[in-house]
Amino acid sequence: MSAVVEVSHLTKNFRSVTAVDDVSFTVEENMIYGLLGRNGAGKTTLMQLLTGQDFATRGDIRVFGENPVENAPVLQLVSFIKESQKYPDDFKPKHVLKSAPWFFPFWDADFAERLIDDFRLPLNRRIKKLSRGQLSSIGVIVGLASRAPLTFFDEPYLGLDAVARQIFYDRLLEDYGEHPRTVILSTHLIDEVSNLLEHVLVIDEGKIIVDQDADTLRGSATTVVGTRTAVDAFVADREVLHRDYVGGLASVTVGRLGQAERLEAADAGLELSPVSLQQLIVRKTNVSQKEFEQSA
Ligand SMILES: Nc1ncnc2c1ncn2[C@@H]1O[C@H](COP(=O)(O)OP(=O)(O)OP(=O)(O)O)[C@@H](O)[C@H]1O
Repeated sequence: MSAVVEVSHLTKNFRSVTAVDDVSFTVEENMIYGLLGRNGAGKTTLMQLLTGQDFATRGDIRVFGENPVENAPVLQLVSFIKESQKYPDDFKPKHVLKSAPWFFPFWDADFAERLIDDFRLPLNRRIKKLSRGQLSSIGVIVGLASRAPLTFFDEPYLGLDAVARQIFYDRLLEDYGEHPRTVILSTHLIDEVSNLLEHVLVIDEGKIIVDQDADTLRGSATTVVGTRTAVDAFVADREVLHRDYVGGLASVTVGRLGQAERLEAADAGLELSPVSLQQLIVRKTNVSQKEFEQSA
């Protein structure tokens, strides 16, 4: 595997705010990455830096081995789809789709046509008259049909309904199977994309706090449920990610359990349940589920 993105000690300050704080990581080619984190964690800033749309305060970025800033040969290999994309006032979707091949050398017009049907995008309506979901679908179509070797989706589907989001996930997976490329997806709908992700980066207050293969991460925590006394005894010497107590019952999330520990839990009358990627990330970024869902 070779690295598509290499980031070393990257920092971005906006006056007194440190949006990205001494971050180092690599992104391997032909994998789907999730870039996850709470509001204001630094996801968009990081993507802007990686796509050469902003300057770093400190540190080094290599995209396909080169600095991306004002680097046309590198940037034509990159597609950055963001929720807040602006278009000229009189633009219609057909104008966006017509101009896309100028920017993306791997553009597939037939695939774009199929996606337009899938998303029922009206091509001849002014963009400023489109619904929020229709507006998002333009970005999703461009992001998919551009087939850029490195594609960033930053919360691409604000306003897209559940059917349209599922179409996005399905088409992304199908097309990725036939045309492997590197995708970095930022979203708050973690459970929805959980099966799509092969690697997870979690950013919190500008720092990368998780950089892990998604399967390893999924198996890295377990919730132990039972009577308070039995659960407390079982978790006594373990690192606890979260505790919930209701009356005499307890539900406690701990790290990975081996086979012997699972048997020990069963003998103690405890139930074990897997922790979803979303719950795990909530635990790691240390907020309540409710707060997280409200921020999504
Ligand atoms: N141009 C700017 N000037 C000042 N502060 C900024 C600027 N852009 C971002 N920030 C701050 O940097 C931090 C990171 O913002 P960023 O948009 O990268 O977060 P995010 O993870 O994408 O959040 P969200 O999930 O809400 O979109 C925030 O505290 C934000 O207020």
